[in-house]
Amino acid sequence: MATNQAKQRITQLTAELKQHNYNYYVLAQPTISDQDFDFKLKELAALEEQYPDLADSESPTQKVGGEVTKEFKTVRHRWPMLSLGNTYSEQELLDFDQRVRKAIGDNFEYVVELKFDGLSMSITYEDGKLARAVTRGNGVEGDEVTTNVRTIHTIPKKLHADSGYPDLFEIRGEVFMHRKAFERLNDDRIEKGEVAYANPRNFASGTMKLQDSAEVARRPLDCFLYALHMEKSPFKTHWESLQAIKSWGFHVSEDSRLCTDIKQVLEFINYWDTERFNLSFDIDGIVIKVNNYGQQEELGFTAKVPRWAISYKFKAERVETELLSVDYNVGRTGAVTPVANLKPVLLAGTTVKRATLHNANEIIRLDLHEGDTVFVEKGGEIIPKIISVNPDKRKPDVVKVEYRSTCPACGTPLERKEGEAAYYCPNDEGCPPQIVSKMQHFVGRKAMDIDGLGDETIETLYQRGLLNHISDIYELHTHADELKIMDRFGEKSITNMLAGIEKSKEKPFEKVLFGLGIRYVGETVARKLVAHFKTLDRLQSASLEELTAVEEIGERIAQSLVEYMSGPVHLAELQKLQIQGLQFESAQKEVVLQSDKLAGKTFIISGVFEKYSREELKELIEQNGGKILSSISAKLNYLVAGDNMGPSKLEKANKLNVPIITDAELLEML
Ligand SMILES: NC(=O)c1ccc[n+]([C@@H]2O[C@H](COP(=O)([O-])OP(=O)(O)OC[C@H]3O[C@@H](n4cnc5c(N)ncnc54)[C@H](O)[C@@H]3O)[C@@H](O)[C@H]2O)c1
Ligand SMILES: [Zn+2]
Repeated sequence: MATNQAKQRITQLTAELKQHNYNYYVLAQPTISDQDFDFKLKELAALEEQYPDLADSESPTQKVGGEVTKEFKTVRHRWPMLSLGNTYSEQELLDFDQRVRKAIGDNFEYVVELKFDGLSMSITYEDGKLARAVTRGNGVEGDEVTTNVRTIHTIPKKLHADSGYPDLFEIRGEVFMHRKAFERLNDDRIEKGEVAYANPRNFASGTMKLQDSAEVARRPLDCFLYALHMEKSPFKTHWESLQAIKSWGFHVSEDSRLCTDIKQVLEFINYWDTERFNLSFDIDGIVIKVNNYGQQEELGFTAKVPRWAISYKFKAERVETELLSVDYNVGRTGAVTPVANLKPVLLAGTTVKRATLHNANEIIRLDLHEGDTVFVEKGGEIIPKIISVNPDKRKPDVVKVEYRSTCPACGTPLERKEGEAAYYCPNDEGCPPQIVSKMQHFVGRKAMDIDGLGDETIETLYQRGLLNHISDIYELHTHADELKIMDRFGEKSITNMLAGIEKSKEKPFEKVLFGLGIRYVGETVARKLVAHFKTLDRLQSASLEELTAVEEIGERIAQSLVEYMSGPVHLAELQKLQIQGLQFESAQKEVVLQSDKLAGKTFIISGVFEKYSREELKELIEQNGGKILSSISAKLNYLVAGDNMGPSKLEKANKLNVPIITDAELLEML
């Protein structure tokens, strides 16, 4: 490669990698796979080695990739938080072993550990109490996220007095989210129309950056601890430290091992290469560390990584196969999702026949043509994904895949809202898959949870013409005779189903509201709306402004509600459901004005309180004539602050000189 060509490539790779670091560390929304990132970084490192004059000290090869943010307090690390060198090949691991042997001789051990795929955290304990938690940031300085870390149950706030911990130490580990929790919470996000995270790591990382610790607490995170730092450590080896921190009450993985040579290390790697799929969380590799602290010191560090450790990363499995066709699924909200049908191919232990294409933009990004040969990957994501097209295998004169313009189920022309990637079928009252999945959603576990009425039964009853609307479910008892002569129903299952339907009439208003399947109204939003408006009547007559004044209700949700509530079909349906006896009023009591002691005063409640829920405090304020605002402004009279309040809120309140009071002080005002 000519020098000017090399220079161009170095500049290009540097810019690209910097952007990817930003997407990954700051936004928690990477756009390329880790493997692609690592290969680009290796290419850059090789070029810099070949052309040392062109190497820049600010290059991504020389620095830890993260950044500190403006939202949190910046804290300098007492010991730098470095990255790890990585490799995808056994040969490079053997090379690493040789380098170590050259430096410290043959007498040493390795500790091998799982490489947890989350974000690293440094936590300081003073006198047995959690004093401070800081992210890795740029390696030298990080963000202080103590209040967020305090919400993680497996991280002790206070250590057992007799466990023998030192007065001052720093402990490091990886914060992550279990796969199950990820799937559940991510589904909620998709339902609410929020941006979904691609994998648990991104979700955990995005969560740690939130200002609202109460929201962090709602997202279950976990943490494995894997390193101890202190002045004058009483321990001689990393292994001893691991046993000690375990005995102090920290969550330490049981899967670490002590190895006497690289052969044992390779055995450990081979074992986890397949066994990792049976863990409840994601790992992206194995970390290999020289055990003895004295030997670690001898080996030392580069600016970016320790020389006494390396990570072996598992390859994301990638295969090539043929695109057979593109199908379109119509979801409950009418969103039309393209799905690729593939020539069946074996990938990460399962046969893959389909891959998600997300939306129309993705088809354009891939420049997909009929009969293309595509690369499919199953990385951290659960559903396989088409990474790219193999351009060398494109057949001549093939036709571009065009996103369809009409609904595959009912033929209605599709619509796209401004600023949204998805196309929708607007025919929500007449489009079969929308009708069926709306009813399936309504009877589902998280909504009305109706016993004896499952997805398949709904589908069958829809086809028989017995169910078209949610309200038809409550008329099924008038069709008992017809049901009896259908071959798939026994007497007993009909009785069960009808009893389950009857019983569901007791379900609270928020479940009914969520069950209606109004776009962007997920479980939490439904709960918030019911707590605020109490009755359907009030919710129906609420204006856009009144809706957006409610905590967590944005423009988009409000707009969707107003639209829903103005549809004549929806109104008729709601009326029917009311007559049928479903709950459309909050079980909690109405705001009855008890005094006007807080008349004309405005409040915001933030954080968590020991004795009251935020809802209770809110009610109390409203009962005494006060008003709740949605955001801090100069107009605000009081900020009622509990524990774990977001630091940015606090800062804003201080800046605007808003008085900050406790719940006790609020009660005194009454
Ligand atoms: N896809 C993208 O756009 C993109 C962008 C930037 C970085 N990345 C990925 O991130 C990697 C770089 O991130 P990095 O600097 O955090 O390095 P890394 O994740 O490869 O390795 C270092 C980190 O491993 C973690 N770790 C997990 N288990 C550990 C254990 N048992 N012992 C010690 N550490 C453990 C620690 O957080 C440590 O900071 C890249 O190699 C790439 O794969 C991807
Ligand atoms: Zn349709």
